[in-house]
Amino acid sequence: MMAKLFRAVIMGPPGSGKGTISERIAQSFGLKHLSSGDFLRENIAANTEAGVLAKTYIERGLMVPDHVMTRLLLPRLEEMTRHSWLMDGFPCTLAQAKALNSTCDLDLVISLNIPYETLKDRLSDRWIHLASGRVYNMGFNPPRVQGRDDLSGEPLIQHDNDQPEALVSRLRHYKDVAKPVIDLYKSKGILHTFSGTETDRIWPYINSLLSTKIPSRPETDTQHIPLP
Ligand SMILES: Nc1ncnc2c1ncn2[C@@H]1O[C@H](COP(=O)(O)OP(=O)(O)OP(=O)(O)O)[C@@H](O)[C@H]1O
Ligand SMILES: O=c1ccn([C@@H]2O[C@H](COP(=O)(O)OP(=O)(O)O)[C@@H](O)[C@H]2O)c(=O)[nH]1
Repeated sequence: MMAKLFRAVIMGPPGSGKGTISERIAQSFGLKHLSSGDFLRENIAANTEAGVLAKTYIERGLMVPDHVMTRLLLPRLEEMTRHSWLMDGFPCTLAQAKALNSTCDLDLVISLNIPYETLKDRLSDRWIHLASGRVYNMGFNPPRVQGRDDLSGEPLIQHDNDQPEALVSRLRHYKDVAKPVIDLYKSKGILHTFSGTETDRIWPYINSLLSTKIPSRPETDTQHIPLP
């Protein structure tokens, strides 16, 4: 049982390893890994009003508008009064950050700073199991059977916007929208930035930072949150 609830956010450009690192943090420290992309996929699958609306943007490779994101996510976060969590993919914009601010006090923000060439290589090799959001990379963490999801055996897909042609504009967009969010968290004194080309090298630094803030999770207490 954790003494104090812990609330953290992880930020970074597409392909920076947010999902990969979030999973490690969730396993090691027992935080719930919340992902904006997973929330959206759940809502799309359940045909909720927000899900139907969000789908029209995602299908066109666009960001979902702030008011849809906040309407979807904030009530879910408000429900999590008894859990420590790590949020991946939200907030993305200053409006989202301000809305989150009015709901809860964050303890920590992790920002990943990864070179462009690394992002390009990773994303052009990223394969996704659409239904669950599970992510693979043919070099870094390949599926057991090529082209198939480890758990369901279903086919993996690649996103068009993970290809190098789309990446430059995605990164430019990320930089524009993330800068004021990063500045806000810097001014609050909760921002920690990690730079590097490999998650395996960055991970020890994140691990030791979090170890000073939250107790490590005992093996026996490990709780696997079922994937949708
Ligand atoms: N905070 C957010 N604000 C607006 N739209 C969002 C947000 N989070 C996710 N989305 C939308 O949902 C889609 C899927 O999000 P998800 O994080 O799973 O994947 P992604 O686009 O591959 O991001 P990344 O490449 O950073 O992992 C995004 O492309 C975007 O349209
Ligand atoms: O050190 C690393 C970390 C991640 N990845 C891969 O890079 C891609 C992007 O990682 P992730 O989806 O975690 O990043 P996000 O877009 O969530 O920031 C995925 O295919 C990962 O398997 C990699 O090859 N090396």
